[in-house]
Amino acid sequence: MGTPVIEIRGLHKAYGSLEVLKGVDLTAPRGHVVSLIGSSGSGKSTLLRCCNLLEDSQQGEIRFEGEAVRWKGEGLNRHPADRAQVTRIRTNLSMVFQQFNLWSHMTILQNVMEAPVTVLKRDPGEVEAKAREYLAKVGIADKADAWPAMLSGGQQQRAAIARALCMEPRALLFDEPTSALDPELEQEVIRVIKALAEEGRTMILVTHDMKLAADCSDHVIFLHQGLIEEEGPPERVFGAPQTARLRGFLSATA
Ligand SMILES: Nc1ncnc2c1ncn2[C@@H]1O[C@H](COP(=O)(O)OP(=O)(O)OP(=O)(O)O)[C@@H](O)[C@H]1O
Repeated sequence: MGTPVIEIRGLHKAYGSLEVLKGVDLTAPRGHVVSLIGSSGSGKSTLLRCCNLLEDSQQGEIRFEGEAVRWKGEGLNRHPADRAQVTRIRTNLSMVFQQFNLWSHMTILQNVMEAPVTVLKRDPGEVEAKAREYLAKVGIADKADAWPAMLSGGQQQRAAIARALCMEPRALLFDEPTSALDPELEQEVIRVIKALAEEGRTMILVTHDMKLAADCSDHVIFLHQGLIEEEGPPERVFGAPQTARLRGFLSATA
């Protein structure tokens, strides 16, 4: 299986006195899709944001491709010690947000090219060729010169996925990528995510869509109040849930 892209052990995270993660493990092996499910407030988005160090955590270890994040300080004062390491990790774990977060003053092509050119300092000509490839892959090659406001929500989210892909990251992190979309637009984004899963991309997916989690995950983690209540392959988590809490959650979301 090789070294996992992301490995987390015993992660604790609090916002002030509110403990949101209470000792969580997560392993994302290369080429696998890990989905995080659970009720609102269970800590799914927080765990995802801890993976790429968008959030600090107070205890526990995070490894990116085997390399442990180095920390300074303790408890609520614990922060990553090495900015260069944070940048390296963050640029290798591209995030797709619920609200797309496209730059409204840039065309779709400029949005997709921005970070590879300015952050990674890649050659603009090469980046443009890649950006057009990724826009074609998500089915919106014809929108390269459009402004974000001219696109539907589903098209904007596909542009955001093209932007994440153009960083050529080691893994993609999705934070409820379909939650802001109408049901018919949701499907076009789901198709893209499934195609990426079939290509063998490493992904971590926070989702309320149990069908999406069931269809494209290798591993599903059910979080409850900051702890892993149950985890396993999707066939077992969805087909034969072991705990009453997971059974209750699944019947409430069905
Ligand atoms: N920046 C913040 N400051 C304070 N509390 C926060 C912050 N972000 C999240 N929380 C709290 O942490 C808890 C977990 O939030 P989180 O967004 O991780 O849950 P979630 O499982 O992703 O929920 P949802 O499905 O509603 O997005 C919640 O109680 C939330 O109110």
